[in-house]
Amino acid sequence: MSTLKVVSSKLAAEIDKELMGPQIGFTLQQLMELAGFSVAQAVCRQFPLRGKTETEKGKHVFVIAGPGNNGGDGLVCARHLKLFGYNPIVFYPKRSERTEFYKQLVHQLNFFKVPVLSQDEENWLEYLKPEKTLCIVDAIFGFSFKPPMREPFKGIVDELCKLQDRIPIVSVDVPTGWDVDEGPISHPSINPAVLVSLTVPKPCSTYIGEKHTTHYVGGRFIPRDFANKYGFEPFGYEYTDQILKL
Ligand SMILES: NC(=O)C1=CN([C@@H]2O[C@H](COP(=O)(O)OP(=O)(O)OC[C@H]3O[C@@H](n4cnc5c(N)ncnc54)[C@H](OP(=O)(O)O)[C@@H]3O)[C@@H](O)[C@H]2O)[C@@H](O)CC1
Ligand SMILES: [K+]
Repeated sequence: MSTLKVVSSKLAAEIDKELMGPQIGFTLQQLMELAGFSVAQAVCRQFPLRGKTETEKGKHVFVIAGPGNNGGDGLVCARHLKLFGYNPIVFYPKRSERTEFYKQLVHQLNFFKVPVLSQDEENWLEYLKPEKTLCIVDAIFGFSFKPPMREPFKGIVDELCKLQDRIPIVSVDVPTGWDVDEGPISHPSINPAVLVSLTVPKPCSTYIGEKHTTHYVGGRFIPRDFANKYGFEPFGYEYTDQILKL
């Protein structure tokens, strides 16, 4: 059995469908919670607070949430980061009206006193001063991005491209603007310092620069036989870890 390192977006969609189908019965909320939690753990692993100065500890983690489930991962991630002692701020320019669930995720962020900026707060760039920002979490688009990018996200990604040499970007599942299979085909596109692939890496992850981008897999919710059925070995997560560095 060849151990696939990546699965195509088509196969990823089939995996999702079966995971959330009647036999297995995961809900999207459950998968999103585990996914967002694993991204928060990757931020902690990459940008640990332990032993850091108060100034370092006071820096923001700036989470940009898109309108879909990739954005949902970002909202969940921000909540866990707050509990881990980080200082998250969420920029959620286009709120998904799809389901009540997204509104509940925002209520939870309010409950944890995590600021949630919306689009009309033009000063979102104010929060992106390199000396005040630990990293940016790119939860804008995941595997359903279809170019060309529409506003307000085109403008946002243009700004991120200008900033990314001074503030590290942690991309959730797929670097925003990349094609899930072909990688960075539309320009400009971001070049993240960290990529957290969810469930299993997608083909676009083969286009990251190994020296520049630290690659984790997260979203720990499949057993060995299910992984083998889709042609890949389950990832050797350590003990209770929710991420594995690849
Ligand atoms: N399934 C799983 O196992 C798990 C999946 N999870 C996560 O789900 C992610 C996939 O979520 P997803 O399918 O909601 O798509 P996503 O990438 O968030 O974007 C869709 C939104 O973007 C918009 N949009 C698209 N193109 C655009 C453009 N050019 N310009 C502007 N807007 C554009 C599009 O708008 P529309 O085109 O529909 O109007 C829609 O609103 C996946 O990557 C992973 O992170 C985890 O939660 C848990 C485990
Ligand atoms: K993303």
